[in-house]
Amino acid sequence: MSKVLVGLSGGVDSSVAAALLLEQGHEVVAGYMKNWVNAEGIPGDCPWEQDIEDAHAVAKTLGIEFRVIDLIDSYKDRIVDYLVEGYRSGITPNPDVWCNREMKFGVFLDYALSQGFEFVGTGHYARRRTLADGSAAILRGADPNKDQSYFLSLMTQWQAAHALFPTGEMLKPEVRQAARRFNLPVAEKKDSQGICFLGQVKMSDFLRHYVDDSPGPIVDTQGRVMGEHRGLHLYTLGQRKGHGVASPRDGMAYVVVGKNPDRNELIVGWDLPETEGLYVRECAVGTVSALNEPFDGKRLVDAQPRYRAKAEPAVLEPIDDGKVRLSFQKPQRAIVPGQICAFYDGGRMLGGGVFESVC
Ligand SMILES: Nc1ncnc2c1ncn2[C@@H]1O[C@H](COP(=O)(O)OP(=O)(O)OP(=O)(O)O)[C@@H](O)[C@H]1O
Repeated sequence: MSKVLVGLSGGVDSSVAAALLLEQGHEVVAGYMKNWVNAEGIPGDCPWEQDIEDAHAVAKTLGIEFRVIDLIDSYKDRIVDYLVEGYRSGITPNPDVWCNREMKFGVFLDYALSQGFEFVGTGHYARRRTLADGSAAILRGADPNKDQSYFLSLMTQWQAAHALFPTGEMLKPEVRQAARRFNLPVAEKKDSQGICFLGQVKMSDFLRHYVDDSPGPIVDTQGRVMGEHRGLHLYTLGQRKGHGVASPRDGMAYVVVGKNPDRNELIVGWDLPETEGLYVRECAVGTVSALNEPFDGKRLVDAQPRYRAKAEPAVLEPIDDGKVRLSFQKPQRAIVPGQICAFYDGGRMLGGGVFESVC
């Protein structure tokens, strides 16, 4: 039996996580992280007040203490600034992965430990195991459709050792059933979407609030002007919709294949393997994080370049400055600097890093 602070978001997954931990005999307190207030006039329906109410109601049903922990300043420093700076500098940051490392298992875990808790529990769909040497391993969640281990790929060993993911052992329909069994008031609540902690605020609205529009031409790979964009930061490599360049016929779509910051040009081309810049086999990954054994030699890994992408075999090789080179067996579409690549050995997560450049 341990003292666990559960990150209770007001959603069904973390509510069931709290109920399961309680059922397992742990001493459980619920903590809602207040990370974002829609006080800055960004359009969108930010449901945090409703979420706090729901989280409170769940804690009441379970008969556990409920705390609202104000982390707005840290959120601004660690996530909002990272996002805005990233987009300004031309990369595509991943706030969800960063949130886990910096917020949920960063400041929130620090808070928990300072208050005498031993673990932070969340409703992530991932499984934690203790290896023979006593270290913590993270496995993909039992539900292949919901697996969220990708979002945990920059976590350190120390963070993982203090994490519990009880719902990761279950399929989503089983989590819903459990919510009904525990009579949780959020049993039928719809799953949340949107940027981590930003509620229903769309990334494009968020960005427009912080980064000025900077219109320029959209050109094709031959330099012909095809339209106008609103600012290079609003588009990402491989993007098929939302650039406004119509596809001439079925099966032939224009996608973003590059950016030329010097001329403020957005480049579109055909969504085909031979289109230059769209598919790559080799890339450099920085900010590398190893959960268990360090990446100190050449090895084969399963590398997952996006949340919804399949992990693909790749040779990982350390290069200078703690970075690694990844050589995929098959060329990969739209590898974007700033995005996260998670490394696995089958179902076990080895760690991850941030795409820096294609080679
Ligand atoms: N504002 C918050 N306060 C406390 N914990 C949070 C908060 N937002 C998310 N979490 C924790 O992080 C986990 C994963 O977050 P994510 O946004 O992916 O939620 P989710 O999968 O929709 O889960 P849920 O149904 O619990 O909202 C949640 O299950 C919860 O434990």
